[in-house]
Amino acid sequence: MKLYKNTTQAVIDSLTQIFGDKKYADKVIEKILKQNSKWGARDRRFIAETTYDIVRWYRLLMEVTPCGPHDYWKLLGGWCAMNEQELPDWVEFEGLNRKAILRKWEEVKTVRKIAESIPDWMDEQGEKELGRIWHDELKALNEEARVVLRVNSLKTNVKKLYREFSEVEVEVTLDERYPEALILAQRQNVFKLPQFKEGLFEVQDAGSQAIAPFLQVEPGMRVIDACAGAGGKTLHLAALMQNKGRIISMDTEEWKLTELKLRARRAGVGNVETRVIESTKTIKRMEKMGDRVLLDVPCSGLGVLRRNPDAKWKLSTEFIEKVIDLQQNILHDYSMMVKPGGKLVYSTCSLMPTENEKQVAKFLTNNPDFTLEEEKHIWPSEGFDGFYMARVVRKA
Ligand SMILES: C[S@@+](CC[C@H](N)C(=O)[O-])C[C@H]1O[C@@H](n2cnc3c(N)ncnc32)[C@H](O)[C@@H]1O
Repeated sequence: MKLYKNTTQAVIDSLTQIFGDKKYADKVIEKILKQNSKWGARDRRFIAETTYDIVRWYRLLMEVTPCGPHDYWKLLGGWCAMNEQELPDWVEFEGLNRKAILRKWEEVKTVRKIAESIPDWMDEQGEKELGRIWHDELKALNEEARVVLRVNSLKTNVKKLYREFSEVEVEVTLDERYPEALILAQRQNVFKLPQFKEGLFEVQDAGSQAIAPFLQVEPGMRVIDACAGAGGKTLHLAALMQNKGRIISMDTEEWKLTELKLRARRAGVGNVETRVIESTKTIKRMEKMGDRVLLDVPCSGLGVLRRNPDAKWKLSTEFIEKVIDLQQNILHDYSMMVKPGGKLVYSTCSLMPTENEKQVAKFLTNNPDFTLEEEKHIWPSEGFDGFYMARVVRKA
């Protein structure tokens, strides 16, 4: 594929904002693509995919090119060399030598943290916590993320939406493990589709779609989604409950709940009430009120690096230690909202036992009125984002 100056410049501008200004990659790309409505689908794909790829392979590219952390043109040149992409005769690429880059790449292929392009500490932690399986999971985390939709069963069904998409040449595939998922064959801006505006689907990774069913909700129940954020799982729970019963969606961030309400309206969800958590009182008022409680807690996000590759360069061990404390506090304090005989699901998008099964084991030791019913991992090597979920039951 030929490089064009304007789209290449857009990649450079995106990298400058992601690494220079430390902005989130998804937000940066979304904004840059919005700024130029004349770009066609191919240009947009080039900008988004190239930027994500350079973010993903940042350490490796710096090593093989070689160049400094803010030498974005060189990073792009290195990326071209490694992807058999022709290098135009531009002054920005002067001094780059394809053969030398490929030679260096061969040299570093045996050093996993460089070849798989992750910080030293992350490789050490992955090895320590996951042992043998870390190698394959890490490789899977470096693949490109697919765009997955969850069909909104309150408004349509998989068959109908599949048929509608095929009529407008939106190619999607199915996966029998995830009955409500449609997987896009090619990345595209699905938010522009009329079917999105009508609330017929949400963008939600397939792994994430396993969590709401794991809570075993039924129509008519009172369900508390205590770390609801912008409501990805709340909307799924509402669909599973056929809009019957009540969902109380809580979060410490009011703006996320505002977004949740907008999404709920679009999705035709009518059984959700939001509550901002201002203090422990908000939780205490709900003591023993939930038939079901979902704790989709903040985490390192190590299971979703495929989707958020910039997190590799922003995460730190200090942050993870803090988040582990927060997870245990949430689990301990918020479990009081489960009524006797009710169930609670603790979930993360991390792969690490310290954030997952070890947290649940500690909780069970300190809270003997709960017992473990089921635990489940979704690994990135299975093809989608990585998740962990555990369901515990409160004694009746
Ligand atoms: C993994 S995200 C939730 C994603 C959401 N469930 C979804 O499906 O889209 C974790 C959420 O926990 C919230 N959070 C952070 N600290 C919290 C606390 N102490 N109590 C409740 N929620 C908290 C964050 O604001 C964030 O929205």
